[in-house]
Amino acid sequence: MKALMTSCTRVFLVSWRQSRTKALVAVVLMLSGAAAMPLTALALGRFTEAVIAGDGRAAVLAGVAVAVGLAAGLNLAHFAHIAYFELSELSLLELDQRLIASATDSRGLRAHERADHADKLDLVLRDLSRFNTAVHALLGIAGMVLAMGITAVLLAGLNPLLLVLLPLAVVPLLTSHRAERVLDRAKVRAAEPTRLATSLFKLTTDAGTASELRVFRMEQELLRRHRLLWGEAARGLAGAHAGAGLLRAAGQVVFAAAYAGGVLLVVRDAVQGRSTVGDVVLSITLAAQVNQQVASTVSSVADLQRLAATFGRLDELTAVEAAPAEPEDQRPPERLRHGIDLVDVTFAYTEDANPVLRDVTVHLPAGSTVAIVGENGAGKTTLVKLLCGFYRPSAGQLLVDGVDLDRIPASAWRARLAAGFQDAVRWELTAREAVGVGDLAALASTRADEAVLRALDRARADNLLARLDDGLDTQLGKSYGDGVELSGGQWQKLALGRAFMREQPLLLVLDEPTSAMDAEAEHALFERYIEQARRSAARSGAITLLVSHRFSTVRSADLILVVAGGRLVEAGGHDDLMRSDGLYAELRRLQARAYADSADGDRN
Ligand SMILES: Nc1ncnc2c1ncn2[C@@H]1O[C@H](COP(=O)(O)OP(=O)(O)OP(=O)(O)O)[C@@H](O)[C@H]1O
Repeated sequence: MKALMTSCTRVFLVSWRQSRTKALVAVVLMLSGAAAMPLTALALGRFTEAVIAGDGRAAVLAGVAVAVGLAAGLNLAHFAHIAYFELSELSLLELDQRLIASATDSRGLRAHERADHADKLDLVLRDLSRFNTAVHALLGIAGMVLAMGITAVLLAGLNPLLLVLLPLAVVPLLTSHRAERVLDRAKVRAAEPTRLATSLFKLTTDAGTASELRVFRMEQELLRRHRLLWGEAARGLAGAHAGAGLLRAAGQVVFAAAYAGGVLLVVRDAVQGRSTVGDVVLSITLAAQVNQQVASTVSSVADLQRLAATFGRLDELTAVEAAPAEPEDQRPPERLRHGIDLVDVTFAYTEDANPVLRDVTVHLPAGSTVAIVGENGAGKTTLVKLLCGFYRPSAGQLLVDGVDLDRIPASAWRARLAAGFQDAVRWELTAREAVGVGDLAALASTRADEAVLRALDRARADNLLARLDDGLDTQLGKSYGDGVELSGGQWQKLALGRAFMREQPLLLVLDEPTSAMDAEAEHALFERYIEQARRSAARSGAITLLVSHRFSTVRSADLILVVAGGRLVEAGGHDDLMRSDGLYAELRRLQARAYADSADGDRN
């Protein structure tokens, strides 16, 4: 009951916020339509009596009342629909936006990677789409309560015993509530197989997977898995629907029996001369209406109860993250003077998982270019994510000019970052926007083109434009009829341009943004970035962080961090590391041989 009340209040408040006038109009129309039905029954009873008594005037008046009542009862709900349709759509937009805001505002990425979070999101997205039925359900319930009130007064006038019908109407409501809980539990159990089946469906129909799917002949296997998962989800849901249907039917049967008893009671009164034929007509019409009112209230209550569970999940998804242990009372510095320190940093993706980074302690000096190298899975990207503030260390500290990163609001820190990631997004926008979103203020300015061209130049990606017929105006992406599809390397060049849009970041992260290029091209590009970073570092103290699993491409960096198995095993300049002849020197030699390119022919 509490859940139902909460759901009703929230649906009403969300709608009220969208438009008070429309909400009022919808309420008044719905209530008038609902009240018209029992009043029509009353008029019908009077009409019958007037006809039997031969009172023409009274019969005409009652007949008109019946006609008006029927017209109101049947049509006002349709007019109400016009008012609340827009309210429903606007309310849905508000809820969608709340979800989007919480997804994009969250301090880190941790929630995005949890399976239970994904399941909840899947359920909320499916159920929220039914929000428009909820507004209808709420107005319907309000109308039914009013109609039942009027019905109760009329029934009590006929025979007080008939009032028993009203509490008995609660039985189907209770069984419906129970049925909804059975269904909700089944939906939670089915959420994971449903999500996995949906993701398999996407895999089999997505253009990005089409080539591998065919080469590896995975179609049948994926179809088999999709069938199994969908079957598992469907079996659980079918059982729950059957159980819920039986529960609802049981409630309705109890009420139907009471309804039949009520009608017999009034017929007996009429036979014994204690009531009129008009009363019999009234009671039969009212009882039929109560039956119909109960049936539609049951389905409205079910809709709102379902929504109560959805609201609960929505709240969990959008819950404000736990307040950080430290107050977020610091701003990022205007320019870095000292640099960034990692002090005994240990990190695990989940509480029960093994740490993927252990006891990392290192000083990244202001104005330096730092390279992180290590083999696949060593922990390089994880280190970058910590530096971007996407995760908090499980232990240890990250200090920006001596200030704990936890004390700097995430949004303020991110505003001073620039980044190009390995799995860069293929923004299907115009070329200008795909680069310009790296600095929205610059993109919105009158000098957007200049800023975009400068960024592409700094990223050494300006040659890309020569291949685009409409230059910066070229629409990118195959989702558009006239969109130009780019190669993997070309998308990466755009992403590099995006990373260079912000002119004064404190930290520029380039996490394998050149993986689609060969080692030689990556080396040339990194050399230029390092040279460029050195020139501008004096101004902002910015740190440029280059990540690569190719040891041959980073030799000019001021500081090279060698990560292996989640530990920082070596740190220093190229010459020092080669001299100490440790892991860096060994892997560099191995890779140089494997790539057979040796960027500088240096095999030591
Ligand atoms: N979101 C995640 N949840 C759980 N474990 C993760 C997650 N991301 C990475 N890992 C694990 O953390 C370890 C380090 O991964 P990371 O991506 O940092 O390596 P990397 O050095 O950047 O590798 P690569 O060169 O292949 O990009 C790996 O064992 C990986 O399986």
